[in-house]
Amino acid sequence: MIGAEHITGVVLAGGRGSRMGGVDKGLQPYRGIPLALHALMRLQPQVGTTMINANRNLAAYESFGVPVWPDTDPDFAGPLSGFLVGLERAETPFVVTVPCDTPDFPDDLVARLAHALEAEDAELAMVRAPDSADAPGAPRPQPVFCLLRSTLLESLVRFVHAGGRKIDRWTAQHRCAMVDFDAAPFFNANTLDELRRLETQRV
Ligand SMILES: Nc1nc2c(ncn2[C@@H]2O[C@H](COP(=O)(O)OP(=O)(O)OP(=O)(O)O)[C@@H](O)[C@H]2O)c(=O)[nH]1
Ligand SMILES: [Mg+2]
Repeated sequence: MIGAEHITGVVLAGGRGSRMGGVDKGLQPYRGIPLALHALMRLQPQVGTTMINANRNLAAYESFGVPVWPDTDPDFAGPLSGFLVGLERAETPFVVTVPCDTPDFPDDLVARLAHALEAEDAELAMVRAPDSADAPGAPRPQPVFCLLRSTLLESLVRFVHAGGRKIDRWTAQHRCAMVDFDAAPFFNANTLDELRRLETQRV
C-alpha cells in the first residue's frame, strides 16, 4: 500500500492568473482565507509532507508554514513547471499535485489516486471529472490533480527541456490510471466572478 508518508503534496500556485486580471490567484480570499491555503489545508491530512509552488509574493506563501519553491524556468511554462519543481524537491517516492483554485477538492482524493495507481501498476494517476458544477458536461481528465511516481523526473526534464508544455502530451508517454470523481468538488475559479459564485454555493 502507498501510505500517506510516501507522498509529497504540491499546491500549484505558480500561474499568471490572467483570467483574474493578472492577480496572484492563490492569494485571493475565499471565505476569508487565501485560496492556496485552503488547498494546502485540504491536502495536508492526505499526505506526509507538503510544499507550495509559487512564482510571486513568495513571502506571503511562506507565511503558510511550508516550503515554497518557484519554477526553475522563469518563463511561466505552465503547470508542468510545477510538476518539475515537485519532482525535483520531493524526497518521497510519490508526488501529488493540486491546483490552488479548487478549494473543495475531495478528502479522499489522494487515497483514491494511490489505490488506482497501485491496482493498475501505473506510473501516474489522474482525476477524471466533469468540468464544473454549473455545466457538468462529459467527464474529462483534470491533469493538474495528478499522483506521480518520483522516478518520472528524468522523463519530465527531457520533455520540458525539449520545449514540451502540454501535460497530456507528456502523460501520454506513461502508464496513467484515470480515477472518476463527481463534478462539484472540482469546480474551480478562473475569474473573480467564478470565485464569488463558488463562495456562495455549498458543495
Ligand atoms: N508553476 C507554474 N504553475 C502554473 C503555471 N501556469 C499555471 N500554473 C498552475 O496550474 C494550475 C492551473 O492553471 P490555471 O487555472 O490556468 O491558472 P493560471 O495559469 O494562473 O490562470 P490563467 O493565466 O488565467 O490561465 C494553477 O494552479 C496554476 O497556478 C506556470 O507557468 N508555472
Ligand atoms: Mg493557465
